Amino acid sequence: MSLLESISGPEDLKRLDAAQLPRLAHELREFMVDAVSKTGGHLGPSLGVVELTIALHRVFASPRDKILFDTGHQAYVHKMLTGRHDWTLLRQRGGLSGYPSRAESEHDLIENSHASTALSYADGLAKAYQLRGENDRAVVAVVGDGALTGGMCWEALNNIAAGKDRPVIIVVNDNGRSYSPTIGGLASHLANLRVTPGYEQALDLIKKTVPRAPVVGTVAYEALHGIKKGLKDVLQPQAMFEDLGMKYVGPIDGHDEEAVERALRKARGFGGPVIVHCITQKGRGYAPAENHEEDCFHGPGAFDPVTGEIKAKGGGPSWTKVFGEEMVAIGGERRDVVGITAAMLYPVGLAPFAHAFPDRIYDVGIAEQHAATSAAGLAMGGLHPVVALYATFLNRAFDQVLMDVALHNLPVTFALDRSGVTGNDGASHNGMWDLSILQLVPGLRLAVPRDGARLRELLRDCVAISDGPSAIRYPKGPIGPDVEAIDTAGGMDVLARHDGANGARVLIVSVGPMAAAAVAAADRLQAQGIGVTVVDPRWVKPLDPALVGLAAGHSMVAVVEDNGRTGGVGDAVGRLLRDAAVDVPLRTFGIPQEFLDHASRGEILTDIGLNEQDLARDITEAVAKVTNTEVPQPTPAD
Ligand SMILES: Cc1ncc(C[n+]2csc(CCOP(=O)(O)OP(=O)(O)O)c2C)c(N)n1
Ligand SMILES: CC(=O)[C@@H](O)[C@H](O)COP(=O)(O)O
Ligand SMILES: [Mg+2]
Repeated sequence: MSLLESISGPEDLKRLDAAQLPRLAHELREFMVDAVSKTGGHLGPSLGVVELTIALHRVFASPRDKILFDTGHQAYVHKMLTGRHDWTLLRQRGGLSGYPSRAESEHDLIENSHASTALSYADGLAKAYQLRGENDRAVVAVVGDGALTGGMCWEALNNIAAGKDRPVIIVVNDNGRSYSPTIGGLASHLANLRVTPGYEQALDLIKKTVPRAPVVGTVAYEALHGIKKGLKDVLQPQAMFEDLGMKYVGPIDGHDEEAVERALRKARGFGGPVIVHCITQKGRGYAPAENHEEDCFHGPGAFDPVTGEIKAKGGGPSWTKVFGEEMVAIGGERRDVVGITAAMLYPVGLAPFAHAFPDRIYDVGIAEQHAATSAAGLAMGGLHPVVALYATFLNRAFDQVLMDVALHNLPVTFALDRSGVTGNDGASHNGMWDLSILQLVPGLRLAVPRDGARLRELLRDCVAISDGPSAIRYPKGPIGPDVEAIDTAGGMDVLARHDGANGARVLIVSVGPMAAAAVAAADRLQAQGIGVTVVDPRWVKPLDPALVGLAAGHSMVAVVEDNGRTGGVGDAVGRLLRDAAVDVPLRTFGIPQEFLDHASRGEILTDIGLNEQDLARDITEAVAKVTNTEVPQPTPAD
């Protein structure tokens, strides 16, 4: 039996001799590479915290002590050391979540994979234990250098530092990167100096000698790693933390398990707030990850474990790729267009733009709120920023979109990737709220392209808007074939029109990429003798007034959207028709307003009835109900 197989929880780990730990670390890495090579997942981040996580579970007594992981993508080792051994269905239906999961283990707490939250949880937990008189319980938060660029971390630090007698141990997992490679003079000097003794002197060296790097994102990398530099500046014992009553231990070699254990025991002994600064390497111990320039195997799909070759995802160009291409084209025509990313230059597709226009790209770190309001500043300065985010991360910048951008009618475009059901990344990664929250923003125009051609067209329309904000949203993964219109209605595209044998006629308002399923459902409805028109509004805010007349000519309206049903396009269409006193029954086919368990996008769309067969069946039932007519149900073969 391997050491790893002998560990069903932290108590087993504590019984191992220190001499056995290097072997355990090797087994953990071997297991992860093998397992993740089959399923894909966050291999790089987890390889970087093997020794750190072993030390954590040997020093602290989880679950009585709480060990929190910021973002949670680096928690695979934690999961393996707390009894989870079946990784065959990682991030898939019925398998382990890719993040901590309270349903899986009493050792897991934070399920939200949005970064920069762990320190706030830690502050709250520590206050709770203090109030309950449970002062023997330690609260440990593992936070990455990238997550530390998020504003919430500094709000939390301000509060944690005030709790001089609350044992909050902040373990900074500093591997010098988010996704993006740390290029530029400052970053490369930091990378070299991190492992050089005489850290303080080294830091002085940085301040005096590091030239400003003339490469992409100089300001970006200072911003991206300004917190790290700031962290290093203030982490000197005599600096801010000491004055605030916080201790600082480090920098520690995060791959020297014994050194990390010693530092953690020392930190625990302080009995108050303390930072343990660990220097680690993302992808450590697996050469293809260590040497992967773009992101050190941050979250690869399946790959060949021997060669590290990542298996190509089939299905043609992704939405992200088409967005990136069009941004380069637009950038060549419009010098006022600039790009903003929140530490996700490659994942959001702005890398080609950055390489084509290195002085017009800003990487602000994991700081979506700052990204939105900085964009407002850029727009006030005469530019047209395109802020590229994952749709789910826009949630935390809602006030900035509303009060810093829209209130001032500023020409900022938000490009929201991974919108709708993303699936395998679990509940907090589905982009299912943006169409609802953006409905609330006065003056913001909201476009939802159905295919690549419309993505290009509507992105251009967005950056052409100069008197207010715009947003465009599209899903994860490959783009299907273009869905051409057969007619127009006002500014909307008519995608299908079938007369029916009986009087009932359904208007399907198909939002964005739901077009293919909507058109296929219409064909099924036609086969049952139900008249149907499919229309793609292209802009879901403001809606085209022509929709009123179109709806008035139908027995029922079905809105199909890859967004939560509450407050989305369906509700907006209903409001439009009510305001026009058009009394046509309306049904919204969308995502239930729930947190969805991890599974593939296809599985979830089927679960929630957004595939063509279920849409046809459910629309048929709705038509029968509203028209009191017998309508034959589609046979399963249909
Ligand atoms: C609010 C938010 N924005 C963006 C992301 C996407 N994201 C996931 S991990 C990551 C990088 C995290 O870097 P770091 O905290 O240093 O952890 P590491 O991956 O280096 O271990 C990013 C940007 C996120 N999860 N949450
Ligand atoms: C943890 C995190 O937020 C990201 O790494 C996310 O898992 C990336 O998702 P994609 O694979 O869709 O880029
Ligand atoms: Mg990092």
